[in-house]
Amino acid sequence: MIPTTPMTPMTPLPLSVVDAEEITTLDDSTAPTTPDGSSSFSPNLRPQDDSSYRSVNSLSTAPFGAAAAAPAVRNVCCVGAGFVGGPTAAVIALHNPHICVTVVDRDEKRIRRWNSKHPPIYEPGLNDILRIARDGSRGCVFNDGPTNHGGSDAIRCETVSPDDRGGRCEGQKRASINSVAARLPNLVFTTDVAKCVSEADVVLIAVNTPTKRRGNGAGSATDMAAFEAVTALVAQHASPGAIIVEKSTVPCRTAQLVQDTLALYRPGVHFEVLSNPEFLAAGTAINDLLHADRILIGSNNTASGNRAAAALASVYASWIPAARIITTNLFSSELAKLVANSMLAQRISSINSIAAVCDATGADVDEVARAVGADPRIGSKFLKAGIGFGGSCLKKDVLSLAYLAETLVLPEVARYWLAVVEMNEFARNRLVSRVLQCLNNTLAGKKVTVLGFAFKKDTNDTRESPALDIIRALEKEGPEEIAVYDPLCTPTQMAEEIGHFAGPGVLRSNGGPVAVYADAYAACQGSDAVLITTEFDEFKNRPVEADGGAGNLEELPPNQNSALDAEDHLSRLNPIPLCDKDCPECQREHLNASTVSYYGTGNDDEHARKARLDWTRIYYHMKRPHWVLDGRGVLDIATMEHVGFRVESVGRRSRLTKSSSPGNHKCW
Ligand SMILES: NC(=O)C1=CN([C@@H]2O[C@H](COP(=O)(O)OP(=O)(O)OC[C@H]3O[C@@H](n4cnc5c(N)ncnc54)[C@H](O)[C@@H]3O)[C@@H](O)[C@H]2O)C=CC1
Ligand SMILES: O=C(O)[C@H]1O[C@H](OP(=O)(O)OP(=O)(O)OC[C@H]2O[C@@H](n3ccc(=O)[nH]c3=O)[C@H](O)[C@@H]2O)[C@H](O)[C@@H](O)[C@@H]1O
Repeated sequence: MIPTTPMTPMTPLPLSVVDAEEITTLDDSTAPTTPDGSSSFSPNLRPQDDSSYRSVNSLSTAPFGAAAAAPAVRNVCCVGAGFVGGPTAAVIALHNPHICVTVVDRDEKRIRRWNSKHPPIYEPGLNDILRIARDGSRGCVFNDGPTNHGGSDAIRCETVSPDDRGGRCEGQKRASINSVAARLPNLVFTTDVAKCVSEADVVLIAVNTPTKRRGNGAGSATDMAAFEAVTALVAQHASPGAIIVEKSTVPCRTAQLVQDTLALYRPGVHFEVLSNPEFLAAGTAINDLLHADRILIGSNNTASGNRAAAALASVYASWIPAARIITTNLFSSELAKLVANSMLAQRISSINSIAAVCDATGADVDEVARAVGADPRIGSKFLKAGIGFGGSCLKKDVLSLAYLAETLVLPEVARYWLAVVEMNEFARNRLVSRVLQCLNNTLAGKKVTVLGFAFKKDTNDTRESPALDIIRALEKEGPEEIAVYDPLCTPTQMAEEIGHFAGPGVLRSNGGPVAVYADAYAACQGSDAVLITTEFDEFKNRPVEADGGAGNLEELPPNQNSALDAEDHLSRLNPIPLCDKDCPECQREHLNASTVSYYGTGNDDEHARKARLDWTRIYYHMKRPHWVLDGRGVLDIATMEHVGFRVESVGRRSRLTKSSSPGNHKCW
C-alpha cells in the first residue's frame, strides 16, 4: 500500500506497531543526522568512552541508590528462542542498536525459522522489528525537500557510510542532499549457546518452565529441567562478572538455586543473579514490550546487586520511562510474577462463575461485567466470560502458586487458588454440555465445526488451548466429523497437535472424525453446529459502528509479513532472508494464492489482511436448525438470529434457559 501523504526525507522506515512516542525513539535509531547522535551507529564502531552512552548516572534518580554505578552493557545473550525470548530480544535490539543481542536455542529448526522470512511464532508487528534489528538497513541519500514516496526526488544508494554524509549524488546539488546512515544488524539467532553465553555481559534465561508431568508434584509443581540445564550451561560458560537474569517464570526462591549452581561450577567467581519476569501476552507481545506497564527487576540488596539491576535497567531505559522500572528483592520479583498471572486467572474464573448464574437466571454476563467493571477499584479488563483461560502460563502459574503454598504447609491458600483452575474446567465442560443439549444428546452421524484452535486471538500458540479439550470431549461422543479451522494455525500444525494430544487415531487421515481445514467455509459446509472457541475478530459479526470501528477491515491485524517491505520506498531494507523448503507458512501462502480463500488475496506483497466471515454464506451451507455456539461472546446474537441462526452464547441470552422452567438448569 503506497501512503498518500508526503514524507519528509528524514522520516524513518514506518513501523506499524509503533505509536508517536516510539516513532521518536525509532527516529533516533534509524534516521540519524550525525554518527555520534545516531543510535543506529554500529556498536562495533562506537568508542568505549562515548559520553552519549546511557550509564548508571543517567539513572541516578532511579531507586538503585548512589552506589549503583552500572557497568556498560554491550552484549546481551538470551537463551531460549521461544514466545518470550524471540520478541523480547528483538525489541531490546531495536531500541539498543549499540548492544549486540544474540538469541540462542538448542532447537536448530526453530533458529532456522527465526533467520527466515517466517519466524516460528506469529505476533503482530514482530516481522517489522526483525527486518530492522536482524537484517539491518541500508543508508540512503535523498533530496532534503519534502518528497513523495517513490517520486523522482528520492535517490537510492546501496550503501552510505557515516563518512559519506553530505556526499554528492549525480545530478544533485550538494546543499540539497541529505543522508541516512546504514544500520548494522544487531540481533543474531544461533544455536551456538556456549560461545554466545561466554561473550555476554548479560545472559537472559528464557526457557520453558511447564508444569511437571510425572513424579513428585506432578500436575502442579514447575518442571525446572530446561531451566536447570541452561543454568548449568550458563554457569560453565559465562564470563566472570556476567549478570545472569531469570526471564522465565520460576518458583519463588529459584534465584538461590541459580546462585548455588554458579558457585558449584565456578567457585570463587562473582556473578550477580537478577529476576526480571516477563509480562507480555501472546497476540499483543510487541505492543506489550514497547509499552510495558512495568519492568520488574529483582536483585540482591547489595552494592553489586544494585549495580547489576541498574545495568539491566539501562537496557530497558532506552525506551521505557524510568518511573515504570520497579526494583524489588529477588524473591519478591519471582513471586510477583506468579501472583500477577494467578490474579488474572482468578478474574476470568470469577466472571465465568457468574456466567453460569446468568445462564440460570436470565441475566446477561456482559452487562453484569460492564456494570461491575465501571467501578475503578474493580476495573473492566479480564472480565470476558467464555470457555475459560487457555495458554501455557495462566494455569501453570496458578498451579505453581498452589504447590508453593502446599510446600509451605498452607493448605487453605493452596485450596483457594486451586478453585480457580477448577472453575476454569467447569467453564469448558459447560460448552460441551450445551452442544449435546442442542443436538439432542447425540453426535452420531453429525458434523460439528470448531472455529478457532489457538488459545486466544492473534496468536498461533495452541498450548493448553480450550479448543483441544473441547475437540477431545466431542470426539468421545462419536460424531461423523469434527471440522477444525483457525485463521493463524496451519492445517499441518493443527493435525500434529490434535494427533499428539488426542491420539493420531482421531484424525480423518487415520480413519477418525477430526478433519483440519485451511478454509473456514469448507469447515462449516454441511455442519450441524458451529462452535466458536477462539475470540478472533474474523469470527465477529458485529457491524463496524457497533464495534467501535474494529469492524473495519483495515483495523484487523496484518498477516505474518512485514509491513515495512511494502513501504520501503527508499530501498533501505536488505533482502528478505529465505525460508527452508518445508516452511509451513510458505506452503500456506502458496495454498492461499492458488485457492479461493478466506485469507484475502494471499498476496504478501500487498500485505494482505484477513476478512471477517460472511455468516450469511455459512448459513446457507449449514444443516438446519443452524446452531451456532459462541464460546467467546464475539457474536451479536440479534443479528445472527435475524439471519436465521439459533445461537447459544456463554452467560448470554440462552434459548435453552428461556424455555426451561426455573430450577431446571442442570445441563448448562
Ligand atoms: N509464552 C508467553 O506468552 C510467556 C511466557 N513466559 C515465561 O517465559 C518462559 C519461556 O516461555 P516461552 O517462551 O513461551 O517458551 P517456549 O517453549 O516458546 O520457548 C522456550 C525455548 O527454550 C529452548 N530451550 C529449552 N531448553 C534449552 C536448552 N537446554 N538450551 C537451549 N535452548 C533451550 C526451547 O528449545 C524453546 O525454543 C516460561 O517460563 C514462561 O512461563 C512469561 C511471559 C509470557
Ligand atoms: O506469563 C504469561 O505467559 C502471560 O500470561 C498471560 O498472557 P496470555 O496467556 O498470553 O494471554 P491472556 O491475554 O492473559 O489470555 C489468557 C487466556 O484467557 C482468556 N481470557 C482472557 C481475558 C478474558 O477476559 N477472558 C478470557 O477468557 C483468553 O482467551 C486466553 O485463552 C498474561 O496476560 C500475561 O501478562 C503473562 O505475561
